[in-house]
Amino acid sequence: MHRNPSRPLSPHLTIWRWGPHMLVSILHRVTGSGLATIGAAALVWWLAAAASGPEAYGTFVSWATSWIGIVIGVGLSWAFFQHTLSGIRHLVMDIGAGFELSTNKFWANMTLVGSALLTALFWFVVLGVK
Ligand code: HEM
Repeated sequence: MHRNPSRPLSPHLTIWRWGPHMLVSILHRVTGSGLATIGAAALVWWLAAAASGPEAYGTFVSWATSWIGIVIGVGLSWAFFQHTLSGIRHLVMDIGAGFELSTNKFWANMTLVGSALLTALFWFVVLGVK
C-alpha cells in the first residue's frame, strides 16, 4: 500500500503509558462481546429449557448451579455491570465531558470498583447471604 512519508505515523500501542482508561476501554469491548455471545447463549438455553418441560429445565438448573455454572454466572454478571458502568461513562464522554486526565482516570477506576461491588451485592442477594 502506498504511504506518504511526509505524513506523521500514528504512535504504536506500546508508546502510550498504560492506564485504567485503556484497561476499561478494552474491557468494554470484551464484556460487550461476552454478553452478546455467552450471555445470549445462556439466555436462549434457559428459555428453551423452560419451554421444553421439567426434565430439560432440571438439566439446565443442574448445570447452572454447578461450580462451572456459578463461575460463568459470576463472570456474566460482572461483565454486565462492568459494561453498563463503562457504557454510561462512554455516553457521558459522548457529550464532551470527563476528558480531563485525572477526571478520566478517576471514572475509569470507578467503573472497576463499581462493577466489583455490584457483582458482590448481586450474588449476596441471589444466594440470600445474611
Ligand atoms: C446485555 C446487554 C448488552 C450487550 C449484549 C451489549 C453489547 C455491546 C457490544 C457487543 C458492543 C460493541 C463493543 C465493541 O465492539 O467495542 C457494545 C457497545 C456499547 N454498549 Fe453495550 N451491551 C449491553 C448493554 C449495555 C448497557 C446497559 C449500556 C449502558 C449504558 C451499554 C452501552 C454501550 C455503549 C455506549 C457502547 C458503545 C461504546 C463505543 O462507543 O465504542 N451497553 N455493547
